[in-house]
Amino acid sequence: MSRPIILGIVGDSAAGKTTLTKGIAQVLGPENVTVICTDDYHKYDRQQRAEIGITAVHPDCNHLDIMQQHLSLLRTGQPILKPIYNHKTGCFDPPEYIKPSKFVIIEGLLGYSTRAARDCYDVKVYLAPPESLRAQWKIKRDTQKRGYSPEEVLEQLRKREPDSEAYIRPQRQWSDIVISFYPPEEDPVRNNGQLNVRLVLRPTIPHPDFTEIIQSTNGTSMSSIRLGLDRDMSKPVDVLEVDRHANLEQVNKLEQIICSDMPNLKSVCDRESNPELGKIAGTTGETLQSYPLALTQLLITYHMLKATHSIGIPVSAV
Ligand SMILES: Nc1ncnc2c1ncn2[C@@H]1O[C@H](COP(=O)(O)OP(=O)(O)OP(=O)(O)O)[C@@H](O)[C@H]1O
Ligand SMILES: O=C(CO)[C@H](O)[C@H](O)COP(=O)(O)O
Repeated sequence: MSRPIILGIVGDSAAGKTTLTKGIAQVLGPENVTVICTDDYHKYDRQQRAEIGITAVHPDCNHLDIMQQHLSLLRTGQPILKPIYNHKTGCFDPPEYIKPSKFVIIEGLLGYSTRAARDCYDVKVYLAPPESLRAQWKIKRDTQKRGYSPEEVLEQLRKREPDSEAYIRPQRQWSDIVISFYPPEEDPVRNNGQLNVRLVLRPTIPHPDFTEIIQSTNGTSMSSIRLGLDRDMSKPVDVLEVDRHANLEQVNKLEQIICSDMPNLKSVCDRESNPELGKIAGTTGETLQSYPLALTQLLITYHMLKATHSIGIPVSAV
């Protein structure tokens, strides 16, 4: 029996996990993708957390043992009965029966916190926007969608900080790709959602060969797309940066590099035929298009499709 390919997307609250997931799921085809948010494994509802004085990002506030069991079942293609945490009510809904599709995306706060859980993923991504940007995103999202006031969100961020530092951020070390969207230096506030991206590429999975970028830009630091070597948590890594101003020609070049490895998958792995790639909801509800986000989603999709090869799923079945 073939098993699903499992992508992990871990990061703190409002780090951009759902936004990243949407474009990837659209490229792979919603019918081929099961998306699971690990907020559903919270142990306590909103009121209980307030009474106990525990934050949602603390491991003791989550059924990590059950999350891990479910991950192992999904990895072998088996169904689970998953709890549901409802962010509108702050309570739990009745559980749902989930049978994994060809691809499973697990997004949430503590997905890499145990060795057994980490072993279940084919591709592991960690989202690390600057904390000031994450705070902006969380205030906007929690006031618009979760019924909080800005003051309540700021207070939550303050209370959670020690747990974020102790339990969320260390998970960065386990990821294959660290993604940081960041505002341009010249206009850190009024960037209208248009951000640059810095991708830390660890040698834990084989990335497309981006060295062509160095040749085509002569390695200049002024180019809108840059590749370099660095260290992340003291380990050597490649770093690929894409500025929000990258033009279509440069973006197409990068897309070609990502897709050329798998010519028969070109139609799947293609930005133009996947309009959801790079879509972001702007501050007034308008839709913005971001090339840095689109290319990031494309690179992750590439890795998921590549993983199907390594477990021997025929290309035609994807
Ligand atoms: N790449 C991006 N560019 C611009 N804005 C973004 C980006 N990613 C996320 N955002 C903004 O941040 C908000 C929060 O993002 P999102 O809902 O994806 O976070 P999350 O990590 O899934 O949150 P949670 O785990 O708390 O549910 C979004 O509503 C969006 O406005
Ligand atoms: O960190 C979070 C991830 O989404 C949430 O704040 C956590 O899941 C609790 O949700 P809520 O604030 O809606 O009770």
